[in-house]
Amino acid sequence: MGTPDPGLRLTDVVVGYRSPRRWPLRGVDTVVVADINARAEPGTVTAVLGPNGAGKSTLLRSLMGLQPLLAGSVTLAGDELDGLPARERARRSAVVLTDRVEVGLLTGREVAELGRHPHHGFSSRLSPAEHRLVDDTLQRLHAEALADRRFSEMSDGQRQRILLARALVQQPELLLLDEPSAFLDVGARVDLMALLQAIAADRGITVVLSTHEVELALRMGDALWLIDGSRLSSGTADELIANGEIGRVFETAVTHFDPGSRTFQLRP
Ligand SMILES: Nc1ncnc2c1ncn2[C@@H]1O[C@H](COP(=O)(O)OP(=O)(O)OP(=O)(O)O)[C@@H](O)[C@H]1O
Repeated sequence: MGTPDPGLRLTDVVVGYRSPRRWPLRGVDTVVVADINARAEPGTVTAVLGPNGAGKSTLLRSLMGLQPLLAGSVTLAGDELDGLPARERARRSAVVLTDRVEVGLLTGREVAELGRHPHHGFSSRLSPAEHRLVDDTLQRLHAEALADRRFSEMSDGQRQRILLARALVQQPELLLLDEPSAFLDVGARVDLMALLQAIAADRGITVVLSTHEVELALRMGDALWLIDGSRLSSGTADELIANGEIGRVFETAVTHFDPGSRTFQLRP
């Protein structure tokens, strides 16, 4: 029997930026996305889509605990994320950000091994089983060749792969990725999405990622969260295409969305 409320559930969530509250000023919070009611299921990949400035990163950062929710509740397998002790939250959810990560002279394998630290602190040594997990994960991500190379000497795309390995080595229930394909070439973007789907399904992980790759997300995402005009609508690709939302949000004066081929094309 599974948990009563598996996966990630957002109820009446508002995300944005708190204004400084310094007497005598009473600032007004900046709401970026309001009234979010959505869920992401274990074993699936949910892609967060929206035009520039819609609020994808703001939402992801709020789910990561890097900034407070302005309102509402987010639960993971029924447990309020904000109520979890920091250590438990760090163990159960992993994040992959595009920001630069400074890890000194560590090798790819050593960076991946950092994923075990939320489980037993920085001082302990990894068990043989954990070493095997690190090796298996690097292999699964086709990153064995990067294992002994210095992280600081890798390309952006190679670092991204190692940071994903670190997140998976953590064996999280929830994996949050902000634009994971930002540094990847077109083939690697498709590979990454397929790999994330396979790993999510194998391990029952709830994966939520933000992306500008609308066509790829429509083809491969299990579910979509579409942000526009401070509202979030969720559904499958079929649903959001059929109700016209994809075209409404992303069409421009020169491009239109063709529902048949699920691609954006130049207007005649
Ligand atoms: N620190 C901040 N304080 C106030 N507003 C902010 C702050 N950071 C971002 N914003 C605003 O929040 C809104 C959403 O930004 P966000 O970066 O979440 O969008 P995004 O969908 O990730 O955009 P992009 O696709 O361009 O990366 C924007 O209007 C942005 O100007």
